[in-house]
Amino acid sequence: MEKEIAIKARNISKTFHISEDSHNTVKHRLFNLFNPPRSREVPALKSLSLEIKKGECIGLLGRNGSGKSTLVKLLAGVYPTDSGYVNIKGSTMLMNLGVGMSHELTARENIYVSGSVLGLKIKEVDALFDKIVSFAELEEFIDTKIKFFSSGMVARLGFSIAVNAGADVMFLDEIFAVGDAKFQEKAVKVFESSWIEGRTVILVSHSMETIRQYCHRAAYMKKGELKYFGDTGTAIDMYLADNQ
Ligand SMILES: Nc1ncnc2c1ncn2[C@@H]1O[C@H](COP(=O)(O)OP(=O)(O)OP(=O)(O)O)[C@@H](O)[C@H]1O
Repeated sequence: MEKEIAIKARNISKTFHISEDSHNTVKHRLFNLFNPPRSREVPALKSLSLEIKKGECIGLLGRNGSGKSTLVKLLAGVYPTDSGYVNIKGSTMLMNLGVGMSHELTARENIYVSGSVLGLKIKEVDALFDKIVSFAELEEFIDTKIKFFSSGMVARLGFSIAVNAGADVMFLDEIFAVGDAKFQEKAVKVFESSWIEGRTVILVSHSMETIRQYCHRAAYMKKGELKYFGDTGTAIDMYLADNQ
């Protein structure tokens, strides 16, 4: 039987408009009254279509600035698309360096907020709470605002919420790039556990080893375009050739 489609994107694109001058002082503004700030367009994602099946683990490869994070944010609904549409079956969660977490809230509060965003009831979060805290190894900091956390601690908290309260479709953006060796080992082990079964995972990583080991298929991006989507080894070879 054909597997159910978890993510379907058709002709999605995204262009950012960035202002090049910073007329942010009164003097600057006065001197440049008739000279509006110049803006530049960055076509971060050019018309892209893809389909991902339920239960697939997909690697997303490409050099810095090739559009990987933009694609993930469009698929996860963080940004609206300029064109096209995205269809997702099930609940989603984007996990990267603290996105979706409020830095003014404590770790405890963030666990409850993230849990409710994932559709969990307070009682369900109560039941998972200790597991989330101990997996993240943040027992001592649970009532500390996360603005005082290191980037590795924020990543540990986010990953622990993702693993323990996780959604059907998980976007994991560079989660292995932070955290110490012990955390990275723990994070990788999750991919070998039953956690992964039935979940759809999109993994953005510069670690070819991780992509090769855990991804069923991989997408290779270059300058905002999806150049290849298919066999993991082929996508890795294309990425490595691009880095020559
Ligand atoms: N919020 C934003 N505002 C303006 N430009 C942006 C924004 N986000 C991304 N860009 C631009 O879009 C392009 C693609 O960026 P993106 O972060 O998607 O690349 P990436 O492949 O994830 O890179 P990396 O490997 O460095 O994380 C880049 O040129 C970047 O400067």
